[in-house]
Amino acid sequence: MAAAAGGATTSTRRGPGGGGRPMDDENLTFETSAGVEVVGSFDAMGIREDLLRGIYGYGFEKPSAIQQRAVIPIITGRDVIAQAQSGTGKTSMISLSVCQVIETNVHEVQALILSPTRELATQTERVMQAVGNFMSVSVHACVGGKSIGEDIRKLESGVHVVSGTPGRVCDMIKRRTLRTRAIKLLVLDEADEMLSRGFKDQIYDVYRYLPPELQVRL
Ligand SMILES: Nc1ncnc2c1ncn2[C@@H]1O[C@H](COP(=O)(O)OP(=O)(O)OP(=O)(O)O)[C@@H](O)[C@H]1O
Repeated sequence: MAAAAGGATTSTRRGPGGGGRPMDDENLTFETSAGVEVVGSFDAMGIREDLLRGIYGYGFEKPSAIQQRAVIPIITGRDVIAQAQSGTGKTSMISLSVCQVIETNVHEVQALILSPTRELATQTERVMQAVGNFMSVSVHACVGGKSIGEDIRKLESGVHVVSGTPGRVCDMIKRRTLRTRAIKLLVLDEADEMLSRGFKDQIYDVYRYLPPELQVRL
């Protein structure tokens, strides 16, 4: 794994809890690595047009503080650690950054997001489908407790992004149903929570199957 290059650290309070209202996080304290730019609008981030339409259509007008700092490093291919409290826009940040790096004409899994819970993995799938609505991004939540047959069918039909829990994702990779050769971005959402839930070995197992030139986002 390459060294983390861009980090954003903050202590925050919760956001408004709904898309459409600007997030009230202007007064937060941030620590960022040298060279991390703060970009105050989605327009200035170099985001593709069809994704921008999706972001504005979802009701976001302005990036939240963590989004202002972490989106550019992620979409420009740096390894990133971004840390902020719940409700500050991390899930949305992951969703829109992942959409930006996907080439929709390539019908292979290009980004893998691992989350500690089924709910979080499914929530990320939903946000990504919403912001990626105009760019035809195909996302699949690959989580325990759901039909394996349905996972196989969906993955074989060709998806761009998998948002899943480590156990089921690992299972799908070992069955060779989830093909990893085109994956360029790995996101470990709530990485600390995944480690404390004992997913370390499964995450490492997944990681071993990924291409060596992979970008990592925690
Ligand atoms: N730029 C934005 N403008 C307006 N609302 C936003 C923006 N980014 C996120 N939100 C909204 O703020 C709420 C919290 O965002 P999100 O779920 O991405 O944060 P989070 O840090 O992952 O929180 P949690 O840990 O609770 O899931 C959501 O309702 C989301 O739609």
